[in-house]
Amino acid sequence: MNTTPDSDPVLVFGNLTLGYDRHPAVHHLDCEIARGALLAVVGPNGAGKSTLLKAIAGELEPLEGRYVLGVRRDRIAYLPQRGELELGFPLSVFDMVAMGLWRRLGAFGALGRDEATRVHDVLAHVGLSGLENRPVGTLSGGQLQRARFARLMLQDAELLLLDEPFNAIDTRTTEDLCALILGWHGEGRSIVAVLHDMELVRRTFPQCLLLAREPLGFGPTESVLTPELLSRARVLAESFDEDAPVCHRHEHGESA
Ligand SMILES: Nc1ncnc2c1ncn2[C@@H]1O[C@H](COP(=O)(O)OP(=O)(O)OP(=O)(O)O)[C@@H](O)[C@H]1O
Repeated sequence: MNTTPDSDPVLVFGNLTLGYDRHPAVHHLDCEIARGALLAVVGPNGAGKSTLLKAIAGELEPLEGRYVLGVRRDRIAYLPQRGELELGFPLSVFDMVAMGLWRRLGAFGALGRDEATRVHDVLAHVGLSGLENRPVGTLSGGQLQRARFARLMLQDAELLLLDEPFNAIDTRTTEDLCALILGWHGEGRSIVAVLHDMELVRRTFPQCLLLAREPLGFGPTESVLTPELLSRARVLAESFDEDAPVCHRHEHGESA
């Protein structure tokens, strides 16, 4: 595995084990993600990909090991898998997207004319002009994801964590949102995205982490998405043990 140390990493994982009720979902993750990386996290269902993003976002404490952030926590933006949360709230598209300014304005900060203009600008950028007053719950899946990306634009984060951002999204929207991600990457932001579409990963993401509870490959995408490693991930996925205890092998100096 390529673990060449980076002088200024955005994230460092040190023998990181994550899980629920002491049962690991990710274990023995040891690598460094360079600042400005455009990294895809791939692996079979149940491999621990969402769990990893959740932990980096601060929603899950490690069971063992650690991770170190190279950015302030409030400079991280986390886009969980498309949830029902937004759909359940009686929010307009404008208000939902304006929540991206929360860090700047504070919880009760008033939205001035400049901020309102910025909200309109990002809505135009994602192709949602004219839908400002629509209740979020009436948007199509693709429109909702565009709105969530518009909100991300306002968050102005240094590290973006995107969990299956193109899940159940049409090709046109996927292409548009992919272009936004590439733009963020071009601005020097670091991107970590969970993805299932291997062709899209090959085309767009220069770096990849292949997870199957344990890391199977990390580095340039072409060296990670090999038939051998993907097949190994599938085999491991067939024997995922939901009741496995935390394994202390690295701490005791044993080899993996
Ligand atoms: N809140 C939770 N409580 C208990 N177990 C959980 C919880 N969330 C996830 N898990 C378990 O952790 C393991 C890893 O799940 P995770 O969602 O991280 O996998 P994933 O790689 O993102 O899968 P998928 O591709 O299917 O979304 C699974 O066995 C899952 O059932």
